[in-house]
Parts: sequence; C-alpha cells; structure tokens
Amino acid sequence: MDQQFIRNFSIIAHIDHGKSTLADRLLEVTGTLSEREKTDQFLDKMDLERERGITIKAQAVRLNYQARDGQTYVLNLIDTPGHVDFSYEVSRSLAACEGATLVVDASQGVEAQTLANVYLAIDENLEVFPVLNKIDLPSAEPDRVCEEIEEIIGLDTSDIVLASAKEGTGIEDFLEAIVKRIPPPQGDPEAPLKALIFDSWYDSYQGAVALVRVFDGRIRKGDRIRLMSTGRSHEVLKLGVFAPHAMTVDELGAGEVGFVIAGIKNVQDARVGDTITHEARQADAPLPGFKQVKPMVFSGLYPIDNGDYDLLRDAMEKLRLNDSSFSFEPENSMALGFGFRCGFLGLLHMEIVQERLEREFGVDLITTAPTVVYRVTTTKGELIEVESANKLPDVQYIEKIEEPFILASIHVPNEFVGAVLALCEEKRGVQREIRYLTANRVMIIYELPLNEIVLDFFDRLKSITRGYASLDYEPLDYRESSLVRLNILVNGDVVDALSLIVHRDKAQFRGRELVARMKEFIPRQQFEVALQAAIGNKVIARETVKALRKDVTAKCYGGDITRKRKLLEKQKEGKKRMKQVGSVELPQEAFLAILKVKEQK
Ligand SMILES: Nc1nc2c(ncn2[C@@H]2O[C@H](COP(=O)(O)OP(=O)(O)OP(=O)(O)O)[C@@H](O)[C@H]2O)c(=O)[nH]1
Repeated sequence: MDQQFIRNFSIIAHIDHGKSTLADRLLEVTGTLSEREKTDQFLDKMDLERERGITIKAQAVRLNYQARDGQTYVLNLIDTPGHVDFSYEVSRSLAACEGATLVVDASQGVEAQTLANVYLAIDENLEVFPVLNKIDLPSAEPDRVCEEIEEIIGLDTSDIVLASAKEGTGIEDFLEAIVKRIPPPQGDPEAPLKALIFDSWYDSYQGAVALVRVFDGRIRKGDRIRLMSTGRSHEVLKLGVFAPHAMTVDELGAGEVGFVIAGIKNVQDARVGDTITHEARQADAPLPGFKQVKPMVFSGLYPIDNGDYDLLRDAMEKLRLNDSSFSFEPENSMALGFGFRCGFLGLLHMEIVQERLEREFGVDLITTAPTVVYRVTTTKGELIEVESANKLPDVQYIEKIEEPFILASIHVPNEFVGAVLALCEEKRGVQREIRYLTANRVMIIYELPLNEIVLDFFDRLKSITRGYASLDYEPLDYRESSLVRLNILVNGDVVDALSLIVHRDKAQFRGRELVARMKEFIPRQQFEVALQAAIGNKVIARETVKALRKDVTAKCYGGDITRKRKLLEKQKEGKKRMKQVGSVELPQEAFLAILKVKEQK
C-alpha cells in the first residue's frame, strides 16, 4: 500500500469527553460499522471498561475514507488506555502513530488525564491537533475552551474542528483534518523488517495475537520472524487487520497497522514495545523504547471461601495469559488461610484484576493493603526482597531496609504549584526541579518513595488540583529508610494480613488513624471487638467496636417465617465480602482501611 494514503492516529481525551462516541461516528461515517453495530460502542470491548468509563487495552481499527480530494485513505485509529498505571502501553501505542487528536468537551475544558497523554504524544513527536466535542450543549463555551487549549497546552486552535458526536456534526471535518494535518508514514519498504508490537493478547485457539505497526520492510504470511528482545523465532501463520472485524491479509507493508499470529504460546513472548524483524534478514537495531514492565505494587488476594482456592488459581492463570504485567505466587496467612501474593502495575491495575476475578470467574475475594518491594539486609549480610509485611524479619535481624524511589513528573497549571509542592513534601519527597514550560504550565519533578505513592498520592493530587494535574513516574533507585512493621491486633491477636510496613515517623499517626477507620467498617458483633495498632510489642492505639445490644437481635426473630428468610438472605448478602478471622468477622473494607486514612496536616 502506498504510504502516502495511510494515516495512523490516536484519539486522546479526558474521561467522558466523548472519545468512544466520536470514534463510533468515524466508523459509521466511513461505512465501517453496520447498522446493527451502531448501538454498541465498538471500541470499548470489555464490559468492565464501559462501566468504569476507562479504556484499558489499546486496540486498532482500520477505516477507509474517501476524502474531499477524491483519494481514498486508510486511517488506522489506535486506541490508548488512559491511566498512569498503563503509561508504558500508552507510550507504545502513541509510538505507532504519526499524529494524535485531542478531544476536549466544549462545556468542560481541558482536564487532568488529557494532559498526561498529550505530553506523551508531544514527547513522541506526534502531530497533535485539537477537536472540540459536544458543541451541541447549551453550556458549550468554545471560545473559553480554545483559550484554555492554547494557554495550558500550547496547541494552535485557529482552525479547530468543532464537532458533536451526539448529533453527528463536524465528523467529516474531523476526518479531513486527520488526512490533512497528520503526516503519512515514511518507512523504507525495502529495508529489513521492523514492526513494533503495541498490544498483545491471548487467544485460546491461536495463542498470542500481536498488534503491530510496520515501520520498515514488509511482513508476509509464512515469513520466519524474530522477536528482537527474546531472540526467539516463529513462523507467521496469519496476518490481518481489524476493519473493525478481523480480516486476514497476505501482507502488511511499511506504515501499516495490523495483527500477527505466529504460534507464539503466550503474551510474555509477544511483549508490548518489542520489535519484530525477519529471521533471515534482521534489522540491525530494535525500535527504541522497549521496557520490561515489572509489577510495582503487591497485595494478597484470598478467596473468602477457602474451598475456592483451586478455582482462584485457575482463574489467575487464565488472567495471566492475557496480562503479562500481572504476577502471582501462593501465600499463606494465619488469618486468611491459603491465597496468593500478586504483583500489579499500580492500584488501578490491582482493582481491575480483582474485579475481573470476581466477575468473570465468580470468586469472592479479600484483598490486603498494597505494598511495594523492600530490600532488607539482614545482620548475617543476606539481601532479601520483601513484598509483604509478614516477610519482614524481626527487628533484631535487620541491618538495614531500603525502599524503592520513583522519579515523578507532575504537570500542573501555575496556580496549583504551591499545593503540589506541599503534598510532595508531606510524602517525603525530594525536589529535583520546577520547570516553567509555558505561561501557565509547570512541570514539577520530585523523587518520591513509591510506598507513599501506592497509598493515595494519585487521588490526593487530583483532588488538590481539581483534576488538573497529571502524573507520570518511572522507577529510580533504592534508598535506606527508617521503616517499621505496624501490626494490627483484633481482640488481642495479631492479624498478619493487616500488617503494614510504614515509615517510623508516620507509624504513630497511621496506626491511630487506621484503627479509627477500621472501627467504622467493622459491624457490631455479639461481643466487644478490640482493635489495636502496635509497633513490635508496643501498642500505640486502641479502638473498640461495641457489642450488639441483645434486645435488637431478639426483635428480629419474630414468628413470621418470610421475614426470617428475608433476614437470613440479607445476612448472606452482607457476608459476601466478610472473612472470619478468629472469632471476628472482618469485611473487605477493614483490610483496605489504610487506603482511606487521611493524611497528617
Ligand atoms: N451532548 C453531547 N453528549 C455527548 C457528545 N459526545 C458524547 N456525549 C456523551 O458523553 C458521554 C461520554 O461519552 P463517551 O463517548 O463514552 O466518552 P469517552 O471519552 O469515550 O469516555 P471514556 O471511554 O470513559 O474515556 C456519553 O454519555 C455520551 O453520550 C456530544 O457531542 N454531545
């Protein structure tokens, strides 16, 4: 295919600004979607995504568009996830494009997440142009929003596209802008093959399916290809494009986007960011930007019903087939029984995995508080990695503990700089740089302990900046730190699954707040429940959940049988996320109460 007539682009938008609706309109106007399909939002495949309003996995759709110049263009729309946990995937999806359009709700204006991805796109040297959506709304303020786009992001809005995905206006202008403003790919079709994997998933019949963007050369069915990061070679069994349904093709040439099936057994061998080349005629260097993503956050996942253990293990194995950044290994807790210690990219990733396990595989779970990986040097000189408070050796055996630090880049408008600096300082951050990028946009760079980030940093950042801040981070190094294990005792017994590793300076406060929070979540039981926080043997805080008053329960058991049944059913429902720990029933919220602890002011 002549690269002149290809455009590879991505749509960047803040949640709810109308990306999916707009994408569906593009499919509709270009005749890519049948009548029946118009009712569904085609690009958001997973239910979970639709409910949470986020796009988790990148996907690509090919559109054929006959432009006003009479030519037919192939437009590849590459969808990107929109959360800091997945910023590596986003960066690879963007690397597969020459351009991106920034969709902004004309009644809302520029918002947080929008910015993170726009900056990623600018970093990837993409041509970025804005589109105003929802201009049909009476509350639309195109002039104000254009000003914002110019001031905050620095994009030219003089010939901005005005659209309403709802009413279907401005869609052709949008398509024309894609053709006119985004440059065509400029690969060398005769050079050795270089194709970027920007998404991959597992298919039970075909193994790993890799979505690729061919940069140089061409890939054909039957070719022997080599994955440059692993050095493994495979034969191409099937090639195709999504238009929007899978359609096989014999060849993908320079500039094209499509999928490759090559008998690759699992997604771990078709990693996002890897380069595909030919076995016989290899490219001399892979495409830049490949990273081995590693889990940053760990937490325990336990079946509420111990009999579900095998079911849970099977479900996790299935999930892992599709998610190379999710890891798990068996773990045993005194309080919770047999479960798994799981690794995630971040908190959102953790929530998504938990929800999928519950929803798709029907296992009810208790999740323990997330933690990072610490490095402990013992008095014997051994170095051990600890990703669970329970694995932390006793104080007398510890020579030193080191914790992971990250380098965080935070983009904010001027007015929030003070608030963000205060937050970073509170989180034990070390300031590196404050860079004034444009008249109103500042980039704040901080070294921060990951341990503080996984708890609630992102939510706090969003709330203090009214959603305007964007956060991106990368692992930096390990630093020695004064960390202690904080134990929680329920009626005098340490509940191992509730233990945490915290900074010594914050232990007192965290312990106090944690038991206070837990008290709110634990329902009254037949007896009094004492909650205590302790460092070593020293109790630093105590709260009591009072016993149920006898007469209240007595009343419930009237003679009416249907009433009683209803009550029992209600109890069963309520039990769903409860775990019997010793003699006390603890709800899921109690295990994650640490995420709700308010910060010291
Ligand atoms: N009035 C009006 N509403 C719109 C328009 N475009 C989208 N919407 C509505 O805005 C809401 C969000 O639209 P989506 O397309 O789901 O937004 P999105 O950006 O894809 O959201 P995420 O997938 O959650 O990131 C939906 O209720 C749409 O019906 C528009 O042009 N005008």
